[in-house]
Amino acid sequence: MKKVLIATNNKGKAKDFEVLFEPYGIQVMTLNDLEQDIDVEETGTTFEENAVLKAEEVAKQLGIMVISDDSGLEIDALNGAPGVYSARYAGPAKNDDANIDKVLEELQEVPEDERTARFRCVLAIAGPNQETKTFSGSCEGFILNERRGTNGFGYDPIFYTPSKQRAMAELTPAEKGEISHRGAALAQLKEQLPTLMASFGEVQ
Ligand SMILES: O=c1[nH]c(=O)c2ncn([C@@H]3O[C@H](COP(=O)(O)OP(=O)(O)OP(=O)(O)O)[C@@H](O)[C@H]3O)c2[nH]1
Ligand SMILES: [Mg+2]
Repeated sequence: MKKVLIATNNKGKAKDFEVLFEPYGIQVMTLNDLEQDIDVEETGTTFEENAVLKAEEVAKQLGIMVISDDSGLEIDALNGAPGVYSARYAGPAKNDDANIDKVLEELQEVPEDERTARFRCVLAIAGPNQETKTFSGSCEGFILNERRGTNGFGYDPIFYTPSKQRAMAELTPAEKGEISHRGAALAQLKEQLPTLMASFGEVQ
């Protein structure tokens, strides 16, 4: 089976990618499957910068082609926060539950029609002797007053998707893939998959 290495330590993202790559017969590996610990510092101020940083550093360390994902939630009433700091919004521990509590508290007084938000995702592909490419996708919705559903990860329980009329965490993984920022970014990249796959090689 063909394999692709996603340069992420986030198990929730890994699961999203497994579902998204399955129709192509591609098995997803992540940094969690490797023996060495790799954690790239995200010093960029945009999703694109961080995605490129992660992909290029991991590709360099392993000498293979990889895909990275930098993503996050932009809430209009918070002027785009948490944005690139979504994973660390409530502190460096990257606790999804604490991040949700912080957002709910900050939006306590904000009425329903002002709770608009979107997820953004930038995927970067980098490899040896190869120009790095990026692909982006977004998903519009709004922030609920309380958690709904147990699927997904991150802010999924408080992100309502008008197109499915449910919270993201109430969707099956396949339904999430149909409308998600990650699915949209991957759809851009998809056209190039056959050529890209030829150069991915085998991940050990
Ligand atoms: O409810 C959500 N559904 C999603 O589909 C989603 N995608 C991103 N996010 C949030 O944005 C952070 C990414 O930050 P991020 O790109 O730096 O990733 P990360 O630090 O978690 O892992 P890594 O890939 O860098 O190793 C994540 O932790 C989440 O808080 C999501 N929340
Ligand atoms: Mg990160």
